[in-house]
Amino acid sequence: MPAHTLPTATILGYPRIGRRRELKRAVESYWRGASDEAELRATAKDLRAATLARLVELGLPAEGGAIPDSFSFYDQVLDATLALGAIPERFADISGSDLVTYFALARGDRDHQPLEMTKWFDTNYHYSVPEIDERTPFGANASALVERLAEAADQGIETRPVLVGPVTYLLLAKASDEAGEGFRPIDRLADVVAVYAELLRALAAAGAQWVQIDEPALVSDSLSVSREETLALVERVYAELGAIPVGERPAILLTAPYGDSSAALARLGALPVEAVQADLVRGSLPEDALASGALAEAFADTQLVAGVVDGRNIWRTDLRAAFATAERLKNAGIATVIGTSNNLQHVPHDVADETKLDARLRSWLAFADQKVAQVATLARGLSEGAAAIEPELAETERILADRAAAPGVRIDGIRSRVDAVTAEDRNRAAEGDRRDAQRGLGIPELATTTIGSFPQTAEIRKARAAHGKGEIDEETYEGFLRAEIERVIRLQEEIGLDVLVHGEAERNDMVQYFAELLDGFAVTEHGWVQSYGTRATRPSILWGDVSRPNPMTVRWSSYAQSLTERPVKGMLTGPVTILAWSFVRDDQPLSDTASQVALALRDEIDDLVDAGISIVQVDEPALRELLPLDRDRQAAYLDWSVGAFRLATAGAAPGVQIHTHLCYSEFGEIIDAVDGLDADVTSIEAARSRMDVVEPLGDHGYSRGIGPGVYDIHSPRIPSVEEQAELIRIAAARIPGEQLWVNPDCGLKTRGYDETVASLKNLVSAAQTVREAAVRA
Ligand code: MET
Ligand SMILES: [Zn+2]
Repeated sequence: MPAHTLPTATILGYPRIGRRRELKRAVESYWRGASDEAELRATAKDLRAATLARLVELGLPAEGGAIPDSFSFYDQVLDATLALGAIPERFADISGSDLVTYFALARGDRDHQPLEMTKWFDTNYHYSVPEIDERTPFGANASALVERLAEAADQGIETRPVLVGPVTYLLLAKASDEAGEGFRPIDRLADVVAVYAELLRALAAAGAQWVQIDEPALVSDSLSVSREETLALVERVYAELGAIPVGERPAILLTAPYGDSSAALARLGALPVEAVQADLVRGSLPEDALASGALAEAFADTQLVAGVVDGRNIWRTDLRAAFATAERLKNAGIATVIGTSNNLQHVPHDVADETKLDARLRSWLAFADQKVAQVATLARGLSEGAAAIEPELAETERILADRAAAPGVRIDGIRSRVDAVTAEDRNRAAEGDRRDAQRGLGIPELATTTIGSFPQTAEIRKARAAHGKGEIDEETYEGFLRAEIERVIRLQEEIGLDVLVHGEAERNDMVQYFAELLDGFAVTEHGWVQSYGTRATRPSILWGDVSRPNPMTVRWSSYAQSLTERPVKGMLTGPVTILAWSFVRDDQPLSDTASQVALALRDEIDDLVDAGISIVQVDEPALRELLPLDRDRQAAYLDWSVGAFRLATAGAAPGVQIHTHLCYSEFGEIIDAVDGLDADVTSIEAARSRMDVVEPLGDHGYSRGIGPGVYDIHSPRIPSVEEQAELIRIAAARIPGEQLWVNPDCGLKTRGYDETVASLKNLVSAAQTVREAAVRA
């Protein structure tokens, strides 16, 4: 039995934004200057106290480090940057409290661009990317962690501070602009590990018994070093940190969430740390090492936190299956702790808040609070024996059976339609034939267009909210939207764009809009999940077989088309993105669910075309995001995701031009998949990277239409004609003019009208300038 033992129930982290997004409101009020730092800190403190009390109430032991302190004002990677003192030199002139520096890094200010943000592993959460170079200063700053430890102790709770681990931290960092040629942040590992050692000593001195260090880099094949190298780095680092005697440092729980660590697990268990967590939802048990006894040997002095409760979805855990996994470990002689697969920051707070949800559906769900209770139940079973929790196991079984048999979960007609899908259904006519058939659209070289949404003004939001609450009737709302569409169409004509859009004023969100109109989805009231900083989204729940009772967008698109001679694009969100930004049923492969969504969209395209629309854009910004971290699973993913997009779009006749739009990530590494979508035109985010994507596309010999964004819509800045023309020229150097489209990076919904109109006018002039130069040449 290990000398330092974690209680048998734990979680890796808990949502920190507050049940009613209290932290968001407090932080934003501080940013506005409506409250001061002391007020913000007081609100945050109350929120933490309520969270800790709640976790104890839900069954986590108050003593022994079972409860993680996963609080963050903004982002856990940014917290690590502060704890390591790794403030980039370009922020060195900022004065004020730690919190002033912290938010300056997060959001920038008048004189500083913020740290870049990017997606955290394969989640929809964004972290602030550390900027490291040869001269980045490092020095331990444990004050925030120590303060919270003491605060919890006052409440009678022994918390476990949580840190992003050194290997993951550096592998997720980028080299700063000042870094020398060939410098890699991971080159600074030795310096950083020395600071972690100091942090650990400070935490022990402050009374921390346990610390949690997260190393999700262990499960990813998408980093700059191979997984084997990551493991070797982790071994080196934890040999060093582990060599500090416990007492001078807290006992260490090393975690590997978000994926499969089974191949590395025995080696992790052999490290001189006191506990290791494995994600047993995304990952699996190392069967061979378990059978041979090698796993038990590696874990002889180490506890294994079995991440059997899913921290990524909102479904009630199959307790019997989870318990069986944990029991196998225990029966193999391994000191087993029940845990979650990852930090619960990716799920909403509490199902009990969803009073408007159908009661039967609600009984199938588990948000963070329910998951914590499940962990506690399983842990009780582990210590007292299965019989002690048999009532809970039996109840779960009954509820899962109810879910499986409930109306709407499996609908024969939908299933037989999916079963009948053939390879043919995913193929459009040959490219050349499509090109010929689309000539009638009259699209010029370097055609100009936008990505779909126009600014969502306060007026639009107000009308939508009033309509939602029933304060204005259907007819009034419809009239409002029609007026808005007409305004946007006239504006685009005046600006001189070639292919128009209706502006998406009717959409609250590009996924939720469709979720509300499709059968098989439910929408929550308080199911907020942090997306980054103070931003949260409310993913819909895809619980049943998906079908489309009525057309979803035809009314708006056909009205827009009726107003103009120029082509108007129909606008749909693609099947992969709909799945990526929802909580999706876990009782069948994603590929099956994707086919159902794809067929619903296919019918929508049919209806759009019947109503006179000849260009349809199907957005897939999340295509890259769902790419599995595990290389072995990537091909299968790309196969079904590309297949779903093709199923959605391939019903269109050759004369219908299909567009898609990709943004938010680097698509260079999945260029074959982008090609595989077989869209006639693909718009892609590119302005900020100065057209980086053009090179892989050029090398690939991409033959269809492509619109690398020339206007960065992430800031209110108005890009000049010359600036946009220059980006068009960069693209034109690699891609023939007849393939090239000119468009912004993404939708304009977050922008204001003044800057949008000015920027789009410049965009049209830029395209014109480059066209004229080509004619003269
Ligand atoms: C995140 S991609 C957004 C695409 C959508 N059509 C829009 O313009 O807003
Ligand atoms: Zn976009």
